[in-house]
Amino acid sequence: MLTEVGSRQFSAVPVEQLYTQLKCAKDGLTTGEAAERLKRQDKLFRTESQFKKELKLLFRQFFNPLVLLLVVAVLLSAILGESSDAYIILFILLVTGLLGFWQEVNAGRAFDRLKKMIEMKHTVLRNGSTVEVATAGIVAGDVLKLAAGDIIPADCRVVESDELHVNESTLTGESYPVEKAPGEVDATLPLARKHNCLWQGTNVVSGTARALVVNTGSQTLFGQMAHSLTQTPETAFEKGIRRFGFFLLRITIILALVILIANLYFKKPLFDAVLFSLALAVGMAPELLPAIMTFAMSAGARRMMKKKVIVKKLSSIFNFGEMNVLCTDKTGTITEGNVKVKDIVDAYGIASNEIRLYAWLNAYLQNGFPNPLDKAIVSLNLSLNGYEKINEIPYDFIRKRLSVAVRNEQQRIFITKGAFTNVLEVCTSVRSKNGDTEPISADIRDEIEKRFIAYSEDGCRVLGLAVKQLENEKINRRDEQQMTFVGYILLEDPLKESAQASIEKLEKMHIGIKIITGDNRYAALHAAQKIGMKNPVVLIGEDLDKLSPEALVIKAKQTDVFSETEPHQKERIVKALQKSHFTVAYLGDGINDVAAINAADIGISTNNAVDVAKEAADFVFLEKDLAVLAEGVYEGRRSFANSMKYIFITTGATFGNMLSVACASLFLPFLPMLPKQILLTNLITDFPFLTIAADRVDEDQLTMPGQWNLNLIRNFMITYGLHSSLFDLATFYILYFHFRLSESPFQTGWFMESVITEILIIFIVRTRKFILKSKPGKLLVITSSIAVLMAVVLPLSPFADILGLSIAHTRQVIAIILLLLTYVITGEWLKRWFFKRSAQKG
Ligand SMILES: Nc1ncnc2c1ncn2[C@@H]1O[C@H](COP(=O)(O)OP(=O)(O)OP(=O)(O)O)[C@@H](O)[C@H]1O
Ligand SMILES: [Mg+2]
Repeated sequence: MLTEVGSRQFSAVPVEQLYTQLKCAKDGLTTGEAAERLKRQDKLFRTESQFKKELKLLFRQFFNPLVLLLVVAVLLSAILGESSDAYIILFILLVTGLLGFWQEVNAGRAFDRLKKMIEMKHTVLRNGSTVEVATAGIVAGDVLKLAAGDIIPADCRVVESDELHVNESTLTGESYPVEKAPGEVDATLPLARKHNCLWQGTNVVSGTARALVVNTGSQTLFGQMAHSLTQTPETAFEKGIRRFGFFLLRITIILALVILIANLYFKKPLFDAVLFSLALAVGMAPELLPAIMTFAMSAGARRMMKKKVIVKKLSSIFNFGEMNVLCTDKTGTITEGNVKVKDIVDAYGIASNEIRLYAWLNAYLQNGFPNPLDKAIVSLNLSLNGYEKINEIPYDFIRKRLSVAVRNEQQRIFITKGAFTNVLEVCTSVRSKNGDTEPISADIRDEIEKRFIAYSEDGCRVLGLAVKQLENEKINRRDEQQMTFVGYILLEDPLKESAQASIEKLEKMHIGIKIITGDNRYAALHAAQKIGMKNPVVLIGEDLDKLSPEALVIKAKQTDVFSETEPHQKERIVKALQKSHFTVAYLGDGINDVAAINAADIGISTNNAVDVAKEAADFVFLEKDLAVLAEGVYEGRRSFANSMKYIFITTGATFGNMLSVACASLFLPFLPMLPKQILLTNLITDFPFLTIAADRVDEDQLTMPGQWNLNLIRNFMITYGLHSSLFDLATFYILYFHFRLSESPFQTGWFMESVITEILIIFIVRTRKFILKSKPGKLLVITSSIAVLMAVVLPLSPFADILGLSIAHTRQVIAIILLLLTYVITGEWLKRWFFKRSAQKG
């Protein structure tokens, strides 16, 4: 079915023949047929089922080279004799792997549910009526109804169109919209000239159409290219984590090898030595890192969801926490976005029914993308009065005008409305008080402009309105000249009451605000002042274009309000701010915001935005509200802070512990810990480690943007590694030289010390305050208590024997408790010293 038509040749096939080939009809497929095709399509494209995806995830847990090596070694040792140990080791590895798997699956499922909420929907004919279908549900033979702002979900043929203009820049790089219409086009022509085809991934700029779906999924032009394009760039945090993981892994492998060679040199039994160094390597490797990151991010995503923010790409949560400048549009964010017509007046400010009708005809008959301004005018509910539409010139963000040509029995009129300045600039005359047309003199122009400024400063959104008589019915952009200025459309869009409070909140979180709008300077300035910006600096689009890129970097930093901007200028502003090392968020919902959303570090859109904006964004707000944004930033910072805790802990305590065990093995006549005990330590501490992702975070860590700082981590690792090793040495000394313990009690002592210090360090490092002054998360307290309890109880339990654990006397336990107490006190002191010093260094 899908291949019959041929991937790109369908432009020359007559539409009727396409219908036959695709076995479908003008009014679409039936629901049953569509379901049938979807099944076949999924098979053909090998769409991965949920089960398969999760199975893969399960395998990945065990496909860690270190774990595999260990399994091989264990199996070998079992064959050669020591089978009971082998079972225990395999069991511990299995549980550890399942734990990671369970975490990742849960996180993944929750994330998928969230993504479903903001899934893109397309209007499709099924059983002859229109239904909304998600992109993945579109099949060949479907008939689509398209409107401005829609993303085209498949490769299609246009079967009906009305002024359809499509942006194909994703495919051709050409950003000027191309007109599309039904017909047949030679198959050998280049892509850009196939005016009867629509390609997946491009989007409708204006007009409407019906289109027949020919190719879907990986068979589309875009699908074939996409294989090489799907790699999204890593965020700074992801990159940091990945490098850090490799760094730890390298150290681990080198250490394990050194230990192995040294142990062999000291003539320890071969298998013991191999198992010991492999268990150490497994213990040291930050194997939970991916699980913790995913968990921290998805926990963040779930909490954000409660605050009406949907995360489209999990890893961008950390970016969210790092944001320090927010660029936002005006409509719907600063204002209610609920535009209403306040009045429609002539050039002298007097209400007029004739001009009211012109404004309404223009808004009612236009066919471009839905927008709040036209919606407001349409709701005046006037009647056509015998007028009918001839044609239109759709709105675009450069002209900032929209023209519609109409006719009735007596006349043909060309009606233009748009941003005031852009309308006045195409007018040479004005409708005078007695209804005549007179040329615009300098005085009159002055008066018209003054009135416009007065309306704007009063908080109105002002559009200009102009008309002219048409000689014939052929119209184009060049007709927008020598027009007659007839009046103003006054719209009101009240400021949001919550805007000021939200902006103050964001400022407290050290996030700067910049308003970027296409509206005029007076209205923008008015809004900025109303929401509490003091002496805002305003830059208009025209002046911005005169600045060199270097000058803009400086100017953008100082400017609070950018007005009268065009889409590419919005993008330039974002890029200029990034050059000053800001992490920039951009919030917008229009086609004209897409370039800026893409350029920003954090692209934000809203659920009722046009498809293209939603698609470009990393975050989608269910409600367009700055208060929501502040909450989202908190969650981002929280996820970041919790991930950092885990990194501090694995690098500090875990690593230090394993390192000293390794060193001790060189000086002891027996192993300081058995391989199974090392893995057990690892497993017991994994439970509390995993709950760190959901831990509470101190308020003072949330007021500043988080930043990935490898230096800080490295210094921390050295400081706490040394601290930890010092206590290990003390343990070593007391257990071996003071108490002269034999193998099993010695190992037990060290096992207890290792588990409990790793738990204690969590509580020290999780806050920068005094340990008892910050309340930890409930789950963390519970899992940590269980871990400590296990460390104490296991040596006394029936499992003690198979785990090789035993306690020699109570003095041994008391000594360890004293040791742990000093560990906490010095650890606290060290923390204070460390963060104070790193703060001083900046
Ligand atoms: N449908 C329309 N008809 C006529 N004029 C329009 C229309 N839409 C917008 N304009 C004019 O163009 C100006 C810029 O609008 P645009 O939509 O480009 O702004 P924006 O950057 O999206 O601003 P915002 O901050 O309000 O989202 C508007 O202030 C208005 O004067
Ligand atoms: Mg907008």
